[in-house]
Amino acid sequence: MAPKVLVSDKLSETAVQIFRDRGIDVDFMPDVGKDKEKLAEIIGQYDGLAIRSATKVTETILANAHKLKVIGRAGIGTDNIDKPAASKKGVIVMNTPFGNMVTTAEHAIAMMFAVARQIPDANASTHAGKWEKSKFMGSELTNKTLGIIGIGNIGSVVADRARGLKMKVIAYDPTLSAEKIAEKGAEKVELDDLLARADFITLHTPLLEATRNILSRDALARTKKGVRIVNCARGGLVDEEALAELLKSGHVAGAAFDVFSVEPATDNVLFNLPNVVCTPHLGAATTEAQENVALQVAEQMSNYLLTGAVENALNMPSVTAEEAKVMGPWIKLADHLGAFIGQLTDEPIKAINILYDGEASTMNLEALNCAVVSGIMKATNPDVNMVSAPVMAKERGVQISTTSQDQSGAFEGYIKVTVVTDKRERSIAGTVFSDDKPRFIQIKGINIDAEVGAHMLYTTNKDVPGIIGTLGQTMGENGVNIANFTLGRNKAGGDAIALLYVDAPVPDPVLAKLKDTGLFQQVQPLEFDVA
Ligand SMILES: NC(=O)C1=CN([C@@H]2O[C@H](COP(=O)(O)OP(=O)(O)OC[C@H]3O[C@@H](n4cnc5c(N)ncnc54)[C@H](O)[C@@H]3O)[C@@H](O)[C@H]2O)C=CC1
Ligand SMILES: O=C(O)C(=O)COP(=O)(O)O
Repeated sequence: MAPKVLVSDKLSETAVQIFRDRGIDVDFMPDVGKDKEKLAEIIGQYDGLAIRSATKVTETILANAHKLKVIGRAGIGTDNIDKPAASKKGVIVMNTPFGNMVTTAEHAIAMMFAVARQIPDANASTHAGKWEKSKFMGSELTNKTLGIIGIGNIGSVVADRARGLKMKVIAYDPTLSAEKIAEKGAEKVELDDLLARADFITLHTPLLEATRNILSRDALARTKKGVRIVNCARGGLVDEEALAELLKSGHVAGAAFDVFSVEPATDNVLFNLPNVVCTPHLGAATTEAQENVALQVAEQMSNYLLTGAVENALNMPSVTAEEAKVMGPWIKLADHLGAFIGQLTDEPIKAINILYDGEASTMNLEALNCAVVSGIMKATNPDVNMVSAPVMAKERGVQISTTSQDQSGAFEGYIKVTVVTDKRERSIAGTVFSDDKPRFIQIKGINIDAEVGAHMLYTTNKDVPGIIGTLGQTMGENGVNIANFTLGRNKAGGDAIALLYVDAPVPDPVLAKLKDTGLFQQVQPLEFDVA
């Protein structure tokens, strides 16, 4: 059945067309995002949800999103999505990090001009027939210092344009080195320095715990007298009350805000103050940007739903379409290795160590890691997937480590997973043959060659005569058909294992019979998702 996507915000219809062209069923309901009851009622039908900023993807919406696999944000900021809840539920969250970057930077520059020259007020006054030529004295931008808070994608474009305007650009961004910031044509400064030196301040950080209220009352008080402040990033970055007071006192000469602490902003403390320019979250609102983000989000979501390729996801490593094709069998293998150990382990896991050998080490290891961890976690939570498993492992304090090495043996490459608990270490290795079928090649250090089946039985025993007969006879007598039988031992008379690939789950009474023979240390039925 074709995947089904809901577009719940005002995206360009280009997105709808792309979904249709890719064979995806799409419902275009551009106002439903604002109606949280309706959205909660219908979201259960969809595999994908394409949004802008009006749709709030809360925990409640996610609780009703029974089939949802991907949320695509046609834009940059994802603060309207409860990402931890989405990850926990295994839903990928992706955005389009570059599609509206230039447009938003241009809006910030436009807002800076608007506030420097009081264009909106002068416009209104002129339309009113007042011709107040002496009232609207402005400030030149040339040679002024622009302080950028957050010089990522948008901040960098702003810096570039500002340099073209002959401004001196300084930037506060703790995650970037002075060299990186210099490459963007700006001088790296601390926040206090920026506050003290900037004639214009523009914000370009996401809304995070660390950036919320970054221009607090205290920070605003430390700005240069006559500063003008532009916010085209997110409401909540600036203390609006404190800013309003400083505008009234004349310490701040002007402010240009596109975003507000509460949106839609129908009432705000900044409204109607002198020299405050406001726009209704128009940063990304150009035809070009909306085409870009709609196209990108629809392509990314379609690729994921149809091929498993992951691009621009915020809660899962990227997997290109090409990687998805080549890595498909290896991702399956990683999942099976994890599932094997997960089903055998009933005590808390402390650490998961993953070794990638040869060909496997050249692949996208972050994605393979997610598949291993997901395989392990599935034993205790069948709904877990590659997105939610790492979250679950982290919550449980499981340490994950990886090692890569060049080809070390007969196989072109393999993956070995070792799980450490308080009681023991357990390991399994596997490879993918040229038929693209995952195989288990080593369990407990014992070499084997076992195809992976949906239903399997794993036993461990001392290497004594009669084991094969007992297993075969017990299965046969109880109508369990064996498709494949693999044996291995570390030495004659030592530790031995058997892995049976059976046509149906081994019934409990049959497991009990095997245990009653006293021949086996372990009799463990296993299930694998081989679809
Ligand atoms: N008004 C609008 O319509 C639009 C607004 N936006 C907003 O702009 C924000 C920035 O977008 P991009 O530049 O694409 O993001 P980005 O991720 O490329 O850049 C953000 C920068 O902020 C920096 N940063 C993070 N924490 C910081 C802190 N505590 N102090 C200073 N800097 C910090 C990061 O290191 C990074 O360099 C988005 O998160 C979104 O909220 C984006 C598009 C349109
Ligand atoms: O991309 C972003 O982060 C934006 O804020 C743009 O929001 P919008 O899609 O115009 O509602």
